[in-house]
Amino acid sequence: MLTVEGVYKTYRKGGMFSRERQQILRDISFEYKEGECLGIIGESGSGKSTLGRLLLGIEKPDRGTILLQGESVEKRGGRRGRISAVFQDYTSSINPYFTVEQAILEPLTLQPDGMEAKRDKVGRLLRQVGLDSSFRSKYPHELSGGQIQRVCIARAVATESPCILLDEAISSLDGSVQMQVLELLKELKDSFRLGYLFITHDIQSAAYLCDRVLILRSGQIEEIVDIKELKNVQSPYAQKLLRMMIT
Ligand SMILES: Nc1ncnc2c1ncn2[C@@H]1O[C@H](COP(=O)(O)OP(=O)(O)OP(=O)(O)O)[C@@H](O)[C@H]1O
Repeated sequence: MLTVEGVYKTYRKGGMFSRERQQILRDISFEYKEGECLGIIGESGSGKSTLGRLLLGIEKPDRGTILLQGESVEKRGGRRGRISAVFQDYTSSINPYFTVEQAILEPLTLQPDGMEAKRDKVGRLLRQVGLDSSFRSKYPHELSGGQIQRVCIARAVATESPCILLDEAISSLDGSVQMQVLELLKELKDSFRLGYLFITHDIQSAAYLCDRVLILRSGQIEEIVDIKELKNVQSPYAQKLLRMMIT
């Protein structure tokens, strides 16, 4: 479904007028299959979020290609069929002046269904993320972090994208709420046959949700490993990183 080939990315170092560039990603190539959950892990600054933005088509690589169902991620028009996303900073992810219903309706604007069908869909999505219909008219400031993140997940599911990119999407939540949202993601994955690109610092949640993990080291792929083989990672760096993440 997603083919990443020879991707490089640099950023300007030290402000807009500087000529010096910092290499962030180097020669990134991997395949992502529909319905799969691929974890992207690595130390802080290893380039996980940068890779995420490139996969979403928000930014362009300097070199290399990223194809989603055979088409460049940058070219795909409209929201349908694209990778949708849930980010860590849920407080700025939804418009504070929108009710929960308006927030979930927003990505449905381009869909041809009538308003009644769309409102029914909002009701179904809310139930699926564990929120009852009383939440429809609430504003973000009336919700807890876990509830806002559920609304963000409902929005991402609403687009009917086959894949959702989650960039540290549960990291800001408290321990027990993290677990509830992880369980929700697992349920949605099964009922909608969704795939996830799951960017995280937390190896335990990656192990819970993912089929494979891609380990980034200073902008390069160190190893891609099946979750069942996680204990048998080959490179000394990956072994050390996993030990660090577990303790
Ligand atoms: N827009 C930008 N302009 C310049 N440098 C950037 C930009 N975005 C990220 N960087 C740099 O790219 C490197 C990788 O950042 P990135 O956020 O992708 O890493 P990460 O692995 O997601 O880190 P973390 O886990 O801390 O979020 C960092 O050195 C960062 O300072």
